[in-house]
Amino acid sequence: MAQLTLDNISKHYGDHAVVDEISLAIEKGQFVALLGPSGCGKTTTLRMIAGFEQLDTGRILLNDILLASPEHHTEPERRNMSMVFQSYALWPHKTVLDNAGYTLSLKGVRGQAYRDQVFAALETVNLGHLADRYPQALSGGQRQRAALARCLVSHPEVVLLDEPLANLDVHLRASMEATFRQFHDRTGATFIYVTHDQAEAMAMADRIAVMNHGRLEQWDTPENLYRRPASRWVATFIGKGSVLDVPSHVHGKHLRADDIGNLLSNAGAMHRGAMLVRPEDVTVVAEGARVTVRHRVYQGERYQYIADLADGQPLTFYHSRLLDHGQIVQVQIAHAWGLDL
Ligand SMILES: Nc1ncnc2c1ncn2[C@@H]1O[C@H](COP(=O)(O)OP(=O)(O)OP(=O)(O)O)[C@@H](O)[C@H]1O
Repeated sequence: MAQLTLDNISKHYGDHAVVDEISLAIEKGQFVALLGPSGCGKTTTLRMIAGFEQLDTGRILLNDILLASPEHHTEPERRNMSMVFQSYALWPHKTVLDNAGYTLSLKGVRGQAYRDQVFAALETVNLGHLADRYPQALSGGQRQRAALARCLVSHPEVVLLDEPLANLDVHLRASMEATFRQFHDRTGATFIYVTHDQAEAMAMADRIAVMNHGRLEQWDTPENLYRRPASRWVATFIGKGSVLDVPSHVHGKHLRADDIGNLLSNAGAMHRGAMLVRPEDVTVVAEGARVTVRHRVYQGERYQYIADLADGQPLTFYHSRLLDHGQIVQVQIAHAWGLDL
């Protein structure tokens, strides 16, 4: 049963729907990512869940209790949710301990009980040894962990995270992804994580809501988004892949390797459908469809190539050997996913 329900929620600024009839049923303890390009309405959706924005249509329910509708608005502090911001939002004049304990102190918790609860939260994010430091004397990752500890002390049912890793460098981001997962496992709270970084979403989330122009494109597992995208837009947004237009006589959801010679030579003749081909599903073979290498990127463990099919459509694939620009090779496709236009 859904713990958190977004039922047809919308938000308009002027005539523009920045969140357009989004519905999601989120289960207790799920790690959910809201993923999409800049400006697609992710943050606005999160802020509506948190209670910082009013709804124009729809309802938000937590455990079947109405939190928000156009006529009703439960205040953010009464929603049993906690938000972690990209900017950390730490008080510069308070120590790590008092930053993390801020919500407890507001509730009147003092003395040993205060220290015990805050230290428990700091230990969860491995920050107990830095309890007396001030935020200026912390690295970006440590600041983000302090912000997580502050979130943890209030034992929220739902943790809302708005691009929390956006200010960190690549290496730190990877280690913080692990921290978030551990933090999620330990708390058992429901996480809703806003990001425009699909690798981050894929690495952490159980389920991803892919948004585009305020609308929900697909609500699915990372694996399904990658292997079975619901639309051409999702197919091109998620991962690297080639969306090839296919002639009308070749349809069906699963196109097999045997079809590909025919498919490629006729591709583009009639644009009645399309198929997604992932680069790892393309192999260079002795006999297959002829393609012309156009672009090469060295990736260390392999090369990534873009080659032109007979009809000029680009096909991305990986190969361990060096191929030259303009070289003709033959390829086979092991798997492709049919897309409805
Ligand atoms: N207060 C506001 N008034 C008018 N337009 C707004 C307001 N807040 C957000 N918008 C617009 O709503 C759209 C969605 O914004 P939102 O911040 O939700 O997107 P996002 O997907 O989180 O983007 P980003 O990844 O860049 O943060 C944007 O076009 C933005 O300019």
